[in-house]
Amino acid sequence: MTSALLEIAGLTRRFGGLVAVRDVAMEVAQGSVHGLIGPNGAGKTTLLNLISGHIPSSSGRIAFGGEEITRWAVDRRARAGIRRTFQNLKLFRDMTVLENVMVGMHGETHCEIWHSLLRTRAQRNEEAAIVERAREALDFVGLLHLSDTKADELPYGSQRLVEMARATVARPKLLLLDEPAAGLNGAESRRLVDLIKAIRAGGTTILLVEHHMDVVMPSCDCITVLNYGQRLANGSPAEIRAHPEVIKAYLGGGYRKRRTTPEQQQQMELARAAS
Ligand SMILES: Nc1ncnc2c1ncn2[C@@H]1O[C@H](COP(=O)(O)OP(=O)(O)OP(=O)(O)O)[C@@H](O)[C@H]1O
Repeated sequence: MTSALLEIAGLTRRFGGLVAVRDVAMEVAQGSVHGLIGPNGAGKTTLLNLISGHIPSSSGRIAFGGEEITRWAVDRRARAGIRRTFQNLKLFRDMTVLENVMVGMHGETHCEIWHSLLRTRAQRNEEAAIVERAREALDFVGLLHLSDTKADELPYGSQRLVEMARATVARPKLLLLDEPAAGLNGAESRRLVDLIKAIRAGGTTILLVEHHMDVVMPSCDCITVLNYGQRLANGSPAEIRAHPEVIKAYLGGGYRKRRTTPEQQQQMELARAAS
């Protein structure tokens, strides 16, 4: 039996009178790709934000690798091995692709500030190692040849890959992906499925929030369905596809297969104009 890397119990998050996540229990098995699906507003991004530590919970408990992390800050969770991507791209537009990926090594450095000020050998070695790791991560997503290009000069689909390289460069234990297929075309989505499988093969467990079933179904070992902030179902892709309540609430046509937010649309148009 596989052990759980992430364990969530009784997790609730209120925004004023609205309960965005209500008493959710969930386990993500070590080494799995776990999908989190549900209609718009079901609480998926809120749950991801609670796991990454970007927002605090109202009540409940989160354990990672057997250790309670419910009150840990974002940086501490990142150092422990939880990394993420965002629904809307958060790249540094004026920095190169390589520099954007190097940012993902923040928190992994060991030299004290005086090493940087004096440009010691230790600091130069550490910087060289970070550049090498960033180049490896870019090679992994197929963008090494674009290392020196400014991030905002890339097409939108490639910018999403840069974000993926930045999230994986520190070799996280748990990778949280928030709608990575948003704005991608069919061929790019198929490559994304391969990439998700390759990241998992490298030893990273993945929690995937996604509306595109052509990405979710072939990638995931297990899927949890949220509806109105509550867990509606949990099971294998085949079980979820056949679940009557899930079909009624979501898969029966209530979801949009290809979906972009206005912000993603704007980012795509900017990328198109620049490339
Ligand atoms: N910061 C916030 N303040 C107030 N309400 C919020 C906040 N963040 C989310 N919500 C509300 O919580 C509910 C769940 O939102 P959330 O973004 O988690 O849903 P989602 O399942 O990710 O939706 P989508 O698929 O559209 O991205 C929604 O009703 C949303 O309006």
